[in-house]
Amino acid sequence: MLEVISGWWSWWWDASNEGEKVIRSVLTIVVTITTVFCLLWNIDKKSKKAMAPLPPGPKGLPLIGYLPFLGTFLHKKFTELAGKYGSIYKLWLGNKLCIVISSPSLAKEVFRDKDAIFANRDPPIASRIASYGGNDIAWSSYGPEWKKMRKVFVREMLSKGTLDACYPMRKQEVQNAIRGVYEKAGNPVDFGELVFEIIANAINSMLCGGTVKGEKWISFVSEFRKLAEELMVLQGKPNVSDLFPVLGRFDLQGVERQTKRILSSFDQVLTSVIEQHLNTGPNVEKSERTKNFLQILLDLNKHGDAETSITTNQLKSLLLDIVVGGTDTTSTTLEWTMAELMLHQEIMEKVYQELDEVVGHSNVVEEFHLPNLQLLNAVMKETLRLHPALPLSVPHISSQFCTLGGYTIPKGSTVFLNVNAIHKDPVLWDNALEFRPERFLNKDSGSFDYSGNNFQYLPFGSGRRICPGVPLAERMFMFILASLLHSFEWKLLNGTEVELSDKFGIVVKKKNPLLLIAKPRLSNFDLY
Ligand code: HEM
Repeated sequence: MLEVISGWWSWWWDASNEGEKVIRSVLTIVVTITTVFCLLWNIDKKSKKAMAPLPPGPKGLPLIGYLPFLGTFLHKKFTELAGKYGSIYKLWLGNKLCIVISSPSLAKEVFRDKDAIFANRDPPIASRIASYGGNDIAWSSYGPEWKKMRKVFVREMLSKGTLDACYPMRKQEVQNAIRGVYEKAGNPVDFGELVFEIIANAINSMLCGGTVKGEKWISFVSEFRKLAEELMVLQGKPNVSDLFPVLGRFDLQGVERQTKRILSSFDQVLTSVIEQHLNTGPNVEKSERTKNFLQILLDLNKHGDAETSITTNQLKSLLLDIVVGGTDTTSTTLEWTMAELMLHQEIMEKVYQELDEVVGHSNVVEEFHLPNLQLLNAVMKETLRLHPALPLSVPHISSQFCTLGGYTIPKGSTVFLNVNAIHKDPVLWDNALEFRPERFLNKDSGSFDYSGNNFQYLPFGSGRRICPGVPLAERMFMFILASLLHSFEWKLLNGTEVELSDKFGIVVKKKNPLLLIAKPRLSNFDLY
């Protein structure tokens, strides 16, 4: 065949002199290159035609995109835009392409069908610094180190055995708080502050297991709380350096500087707690020592095998994940719940009735009562539906080019799950904006658990990155609320009323404090 083709073209190379040969060679090269170029251009045009488009979305300004139009309530703006552009849309924030999804079917596509593609994170600068360079669970890239730490977290620290063993510490903190409220009965209580304090104390107690005591312990707790709160604010703040990485080195808003300062204070506290623990550790019974998270992590740091050993930075950032990830989320949810119960006294009455039946007036609440408090459980679920602590979850990143809902999603896009919109969609929920815990009590409500399999209800996310703190969050929430309600009758401070406005941050909190008066309701004062 080649012989036949070269035979046809033999006349072309049959030039009479050298000059003609050169001209014919140059012509051959030019014609070949042009032909190849035209062919490739045609193929590219055709493949572009075949490629799905990017999702629709609002137009922004050159360079900065939609940034100036976002306002301060990101979750509300995102829900409003979903009304206009549908359940999947895009917007540019600086040079970041953001995709917002707001339907159960798209959530399923992201978190089940294409879970591995969307399991990555792109931490903002503040979070990268605060997690010792992405060394924790929440901000590390999807890969072997993340898998290892998650395994340690779920199997070692938050296993049923460890959580059962830590129960006396949680109980002690709740009892201390109840005694404090009892002693100041009649004085106004800032409910949000009260529950934040209980959770911070309980978490810190579970972390160090009481090896740090006295004055040192008190200053440690208050220092930790202050730093954790500051860190939350910095992580929620839009940072120009994140949206325009070329400007990163100027740190125009000082976020990097401030986060480094906080991390260094945190690090001093953590280092001193670890040293204190190592010094007192040998005097504490081994059975006692294995009950706290820090001891579990120190054991893995020193003696872990290839599958479980962790570095000192990973140890510290895991501790921060529990403190920062667990405190604000759970206490904020408790405050919203109490606000809704104060507004719905008929439901509050039923909750009291349930507590009296299950716990009785001559006992204190114990964790073994919790599975029988079904109405209270439904109240918690309804609060997480109407006031999800993370209404936009934690953003995921696409680690490769793919399609979603028929649209093209380029590699590196930031994907927001609009939990807020899904939880309030009137097509999915009857009387979607009303607080009706009974919706979680009917026969189908079993499917509304936190496993992330019901894509209509995702307060803890779904897929590989689903919140690993659920078992602790659920226990603390139920135990604290049941204990505070069982011990006291709560009334609004005279002259105040309940309102439900919120303020946006990485965790969406109640804007105004909920000020209440507690009146003891148990006749046996020894129970306080
Ligand atoms: C009411 C309480 C809580 C809520 C509503 C909540 C919600 C969430 C959500 C929505 C995510 C993101 C899931 C995703 O990316 O798809 C998350 C992640 C996470 N949460 Fe929670 N959380 C709560 C309590 C806790 C507690 C108590 C802890 C620790 C003990 C915790 C530790 C974490 C960690 C480490 C991650 C990152 C997981 C990963 O990236 O693999 N959370 N949480």
